[in-house]
Amino acid sequence: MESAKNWFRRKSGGSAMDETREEVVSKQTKERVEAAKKYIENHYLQHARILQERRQRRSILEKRLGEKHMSREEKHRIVKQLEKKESEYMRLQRLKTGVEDFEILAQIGKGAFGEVRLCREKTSSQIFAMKKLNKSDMIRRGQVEHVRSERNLLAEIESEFVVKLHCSFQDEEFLYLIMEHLPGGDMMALLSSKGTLTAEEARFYIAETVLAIESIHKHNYIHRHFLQWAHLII
Ligand SMILES: Nc1ncnc2c1ncn2[C@@H]1O[C@H](COP(=O)(O)OP(=O)(O)OP(=O)(O)O)[C@@H](O)[C@H]1O
Repeated sequence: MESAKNWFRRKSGGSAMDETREEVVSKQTKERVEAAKKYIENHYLQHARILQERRQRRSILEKRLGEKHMSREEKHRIVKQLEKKESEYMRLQRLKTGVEDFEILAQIGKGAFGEVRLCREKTSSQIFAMKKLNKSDMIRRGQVEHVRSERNLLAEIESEFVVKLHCSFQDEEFLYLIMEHLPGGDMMALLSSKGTLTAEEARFYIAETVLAIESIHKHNYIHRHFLQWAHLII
């Protein structure tokens, strides 16, 4: 039986050009194989990292619960609650949501790594804020870990003082965080519209900020801007 290589050579007139073509084909194939290998490796590394982070979160929670005076049932209930949230998070990851599942309505803000947009989820018609972060920018500025922590924290935390994360996904260029939309604007907008806050208003916003920071500390995270303020105060 004629080999595929001979058949190809016969059909294409068989010449020195074939060798070059074969070389090109095999170079392309090698590159594809490399890319596929990298993809699979990354996939498993990421999976292992997610599992490790999940185990860490559980052991931190168990350690913290061990220090608390609570009934065994109450501790069990809290651990189960974490497990439920973790599974829900994995489920959202598996659903493979993409940017095409959202209709962009307007730009509402700009942060250090990208824009925040108002959007509507096409299936549910729910309104969210979409934070779109440029991945190569993050890598260049060494902020990958910061952004990963932000994403993990938002997914983990349940506090009325911290914005809720609906889901997150990425494409070749960007990382997307789909968050609950907070229509009240930020402190900057408040200060520029009001000029000066009354003592009572200032007390209110500072108290909310302290509660938000307290809730992230409970999850063993520290806010980098808070770290800067602390440096300024000290
Ligand atoms: N969930 C949200 N709902 C409504 N507006 C939001 C929401 N998240 C962000 N914004 C708006 O977008 C702006 C930019 O937000 P973003 O989180 O990107 O930047 P940041 O708060 O300056 O932090 P960073 O230093 O991480 O860039 C905010 O100041 C706010 O006005």
